[in-house]
Amino acid sequence: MRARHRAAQWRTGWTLGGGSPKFPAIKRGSAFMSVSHPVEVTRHSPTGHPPVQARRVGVLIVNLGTPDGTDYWSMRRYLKEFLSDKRVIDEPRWKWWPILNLIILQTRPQKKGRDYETIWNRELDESPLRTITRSQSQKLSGLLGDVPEVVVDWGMRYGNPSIPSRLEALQTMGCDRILVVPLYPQYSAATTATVADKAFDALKEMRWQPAVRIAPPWHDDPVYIEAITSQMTKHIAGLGWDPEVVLASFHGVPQRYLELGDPYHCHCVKTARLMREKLGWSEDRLRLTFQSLFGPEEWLKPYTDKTVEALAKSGVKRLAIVNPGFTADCLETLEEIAGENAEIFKHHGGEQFAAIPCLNDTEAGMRVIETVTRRELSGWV
Ligand SMILES: C=CC1=C(C)c2cc3[nH]c(cc4nc(cc5[nH]c(cc1n2)c(C)c5CCC(=O)O)C(CCC(=O)O)=C4C)c(C)c3C=C
Ligand SMILES: [Fe+2]
Ligand SMILES: [Fe+2]
Repeated sequence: MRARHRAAQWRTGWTLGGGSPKFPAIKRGSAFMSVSHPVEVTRHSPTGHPPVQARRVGVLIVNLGTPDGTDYWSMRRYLKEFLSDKRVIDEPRWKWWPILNLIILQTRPQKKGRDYETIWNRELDESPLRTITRSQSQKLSGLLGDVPEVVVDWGMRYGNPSIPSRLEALQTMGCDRILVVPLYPQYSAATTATVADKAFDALKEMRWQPAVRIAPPWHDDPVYIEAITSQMTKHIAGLGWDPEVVLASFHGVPQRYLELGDPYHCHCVKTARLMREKLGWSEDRLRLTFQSLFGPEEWLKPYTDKTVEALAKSGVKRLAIVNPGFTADCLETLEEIAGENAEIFKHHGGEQFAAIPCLNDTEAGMRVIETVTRRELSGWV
């Protein structure tokens, strides 16, 4: 019995779930990593062969990013990384560098730090986007419990936990295949493509690269359309009043990006159309708008804030806004929509305003992420 046990230990290196200084046992639901079953690793052979782990499959869900704190330096670090990304701001460096460093980073960190303060998760001392993304990762791990070789983790494109650090962690756990899921239902070079860029930059540094897949957008997936419309109707049913108009407000991008071939606009238009069809609503009742303008350039129209103002001025008294492009509530939904736009509406004569929560880690929201993940894992598990 003891001999058999020793033989098993020799083959696997460590007893299941035991851990070691180099390969610690990672607990299910831990802050960074959600593991479907205990880790099995093979100890190096007596000849000094490097360690070779059991083959596993990683799933890395990635959202946009978020500052580590609301203080000036945390905000500045985050904004600098974000706004230095050529996928986000495609101006030539010589032109953009002085604007970013000498103008924007002088005042925006303080101003946006104050905005983040209003939505900060004080219990965990982090932004809601980080709290929700972690929870989505933990829940996805639970939902994929029937696929024991899968390890689920989460990361951020800007800030922490970074994509390179999580890819490395997955690889250390024996993942030789990794599915990266950018948490954006609609594709844009400014969001989806930059996640892929960052992942492939990290792969450049690896001798033994895992095989990597990037999940495609799901803007027209029936599971997503069902989830977002049922989230809307459920929330509206609980309001006690019926909105005359609902805005489907998506994050904007410069109009020029559309002209350069970014399909983001078309994806948003299609999502909104499918939502209308599912609800049986007219174009007047569910209107497509774009929010979060940045800089002097023209962005996709109609703008959310201008539409809210115009609707209030035209006599609309009851308005709701849904954010189908955001997988998790964040600054742009909690502060800009639920805060600023509610104020704009009431200031111009509106009476009832509702910001419909994002899908977040709700059952319906997790069904969407699980569906996309399972589909894209096909052939690997
Ligand atoms: C400056 C250009 C920007 C483009 C283009 C852009 C596209 C884009 N962004 C999201 C999702 C989010 N953006 C968030 C915050 C945010 N966005 C920009 C700028 C651009 N976004 C900035 C500078 C910021 C930071 C806040 C600010 O200074 O205004 C967030 C929230 C993050 C959080 O922690 O809460 C999300 C999410 C999408 C989907 C998108 C294009 C499709
Ligand atoms: Fe943004
Ligand atoms: Fe379009």
